[in-house]
Amino acid sequence: MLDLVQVSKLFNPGTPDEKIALMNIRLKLEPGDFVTVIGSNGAGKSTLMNVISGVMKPDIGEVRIGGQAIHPLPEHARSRWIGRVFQDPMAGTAPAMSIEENLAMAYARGKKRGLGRGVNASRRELFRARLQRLGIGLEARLKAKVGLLSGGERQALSLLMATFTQPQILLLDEHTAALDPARAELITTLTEEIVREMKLTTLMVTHNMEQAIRLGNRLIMMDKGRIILDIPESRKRTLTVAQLLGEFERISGQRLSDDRIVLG
Ligand SMILES: Nc1ncnc2c1ncn2[C@@H]1O[C@H](COP(=O)(O)OP(=O)(O)OP(=O)(O)O)[C@@H](O)[C@H]1O
Repeated sequence: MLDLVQVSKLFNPGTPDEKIALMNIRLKLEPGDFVTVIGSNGAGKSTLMNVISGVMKPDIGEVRIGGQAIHPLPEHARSRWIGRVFQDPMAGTAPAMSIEENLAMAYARGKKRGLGRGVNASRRELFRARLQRLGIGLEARLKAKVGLLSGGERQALSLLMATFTQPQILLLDEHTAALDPARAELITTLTEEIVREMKLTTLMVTHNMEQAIRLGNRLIMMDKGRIILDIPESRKRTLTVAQLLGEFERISGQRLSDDRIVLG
C-alpha cells in the first residue's frame, strides 16, 4: 500500500550544519497495517511524515502509494490519498469556519472543483451521523465555530476530517501529545475505532512508549535517520517498555534521548 524505496533527505548538505534526516529508508506497509513510530529527538520521524505527505520531497528515493510513485507530486495533489492529523489541534481545522463548513471541506477533498463544497440537507445528515459516532456531542453543534472548541474536541474533529473520505494512508503525527491525559485517551480510543472500522493503513508517531506497544500491529524505531528496529505484532504482544528501551540501547549504543518521552 505504502512503499518507501531508499528514501534519503539531508538538510544543509555540504555545510557544517549538515543534518541527516532520513538515510536509505525502506519501508513497506501492507493494506490495513497500523504502524507506530518511536525514536530519539531528531531521529527523522517528522521528516518521514513530511516526505510521505509531500511537505518536502526526498533528495533521493521513491514514495509509492498503491504502486504509484507520488513523490514528484505536491502536497495538495496527494491529499486525496493521504489524511494527516498533527500534534497541534489548531493545525487540522479552519477556526473561523463552522464544524459543518470544515466537514464540507473534508468531504470535497479529492473531488473535482465545484463539486461537493457546500452544505445541503442530506450532507448535513451525513455530517451529523459521522459526528455522532465520535460520542462527544459535536453533532448538536454543527454551526459552532471550530475556534471555540476545546483542544480535545478539535482533535476529534481533525481525526474525523482526515479520515472522512477513507484515505489510503493515515498519518498521525504525535496527535495526542498536546492533550491532557483524559482527552489523549479519548482521542486514542477514537483513533483505534476509526482505524479498525475503516481498515486504514496508518503510521503513527508517538512519544508514549506504552501506547506504541499497545496500538497497532507493528512498531518501528528510528535513530539518526534510520529505521533501527522493526517489531512485528507477534513480538509486540509480549513486549514491555523496559525491553523496548533496552533494545534501543543495545542497537544504538546509547539511551533513548527523547525529551518528550512518556513511559506509559
Ligand atoms: N527544516 C529543517 N532544516 C534543517 N534541519 C532540519 C529541518 N527539519 C529537520 N531538520 C533536522 O533533521 C533531523 C531530523 O529531524 P526531525 O524533525 O525529522 O526529527 P524527529 O524525529 O521528528 O524529532 P523530534 O522527536 O525531536 O521532533 C534533525 O537533525 C533536525 O534538526
